Amino acid sequence: MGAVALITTAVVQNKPLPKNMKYGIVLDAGSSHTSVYIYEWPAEKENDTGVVQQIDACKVDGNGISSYAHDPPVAGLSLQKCMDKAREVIPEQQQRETPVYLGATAGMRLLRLNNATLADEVLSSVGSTLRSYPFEFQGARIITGQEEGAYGWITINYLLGNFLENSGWLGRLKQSATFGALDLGGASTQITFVSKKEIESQENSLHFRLYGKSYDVYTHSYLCYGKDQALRRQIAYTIPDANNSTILDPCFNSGYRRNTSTKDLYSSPCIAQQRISTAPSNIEIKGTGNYQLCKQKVEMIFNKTQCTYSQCSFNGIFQPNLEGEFGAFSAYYFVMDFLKLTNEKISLERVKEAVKTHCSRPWEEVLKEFPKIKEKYLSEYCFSGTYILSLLENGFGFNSENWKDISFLGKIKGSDAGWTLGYMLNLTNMIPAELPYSPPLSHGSYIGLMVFFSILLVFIILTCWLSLRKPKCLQKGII
Ligand SMILES: O=c1[nH]cnc2c1ncn2[C@@H]1O[C@H](COP(=O)(O)OP(=O)(O)O)[C@@H](O)[C@H]1O
Repeated sequence: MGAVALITTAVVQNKPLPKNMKYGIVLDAGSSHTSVYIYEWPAEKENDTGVVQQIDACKVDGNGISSYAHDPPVAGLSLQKCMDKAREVIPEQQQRETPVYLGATAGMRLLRLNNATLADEVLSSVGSTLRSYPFEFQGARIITGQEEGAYGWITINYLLGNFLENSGWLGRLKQSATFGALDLGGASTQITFVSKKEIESQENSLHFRLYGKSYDVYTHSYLCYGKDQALRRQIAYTIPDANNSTILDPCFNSGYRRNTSTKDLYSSPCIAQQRISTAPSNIEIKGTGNYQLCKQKVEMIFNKTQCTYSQCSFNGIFQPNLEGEFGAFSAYYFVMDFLKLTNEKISLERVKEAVKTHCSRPWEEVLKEFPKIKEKYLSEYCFSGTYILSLLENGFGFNSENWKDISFLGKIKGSDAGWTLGYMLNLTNMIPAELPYSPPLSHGSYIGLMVFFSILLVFIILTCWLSLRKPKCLQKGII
């Protein structure tokens, strides 16, 4: 039985798993791109004491899975490049035994909200491409925000070795030491951590039993709070102030210009409440590069006024006190890595200073220094850095004290931090609920101990026998 008790979406198509699996492939269909991850099983599968490792990864060119909706042949071709690579990496005799899973995240959750039929068509179109490969295709589906949070938490703690460490007799006595997971995508963001405090809202509560230890986990996925959707919302707030279709935006470096179609901007369900009918069809964004003003605008998307629980993060969502250490990955890592802020010793105040300095740099200077970085990413680092700070501080409640508890993680032991590994471990039943039985001593030590105790016993018997005979000898001597 799968160990992830509350995640009920085991094998997508109820297909039995291949018997001699040695490899597994997971496709992460995110909002901005799709990635293909190839994993290899440890040699000792039954014991499950080895770690499943990522042996390769490939980013599909293009604009995410929803591009299948506009141009299936072109989208199919770019996916094929990564799947062809998987065929090269996995030995031919293992390919039929290799399960392939596709999980689509928040970008597809949004598309489904807009047009459920189109979302289904996209999944079946991707499914047809994947079925044309010799692997064992297990299905394509949109995973829930709760799953995305939970699988991300499982991935990082599995790779960090925390579950096994907690499963020994000493680990079971201690408070469980796990890392909380902070995942920032393009369309949604997830926060997941073990909480000692009661989780007041059922939908945020998960219970896991992994390697013989129970975990009560808090999780929440905020749809529309991924960094691309947050940027859209931030821009949409300024549209009513547009002057001749031009808006001044403090979240872009000064000198930066971008043209945006309002039809495209408003097409997202995340902007539903900010649409205005009088908006010009095209707007020109002009950066002014001001961290403080950018922060003020970004904070507008966090509603801190309503809370029906004892405490909330924002938008009336329950969140218990932050506990323990956290691993922040995906876009958290991409952005903080670019800004050179991943070192744990850098204080929150210094991080703010660094983001402020970056925002104040003229665009021309930034462009000259980083000519090889994609312009879309480069132009958005001021916004992204500011957003990350607001989300962590204003949204989730991190502060100068517990900032040191956040580690920005790209890869852990060679595998990317993200939800995909946890998803595959669950669907292939690779994490047992109970610790596999392992005898306390090896066979050799057992035999050795038996021999030792037998010799000891013979020695004790001999000593007793000799000491009982002694008085008689002495008596003889006296006579
Ligand atoms: O190298 C990079 N630098 C900056 N941002 C990046 C880089 N690579 C990906 N991103 C961004 O990270 C975010 C995560 O993308 P993803 O497609 O996984 O989102 P999703 O899982 O929410 O759908 C997106 O905003 C994407 O644009």
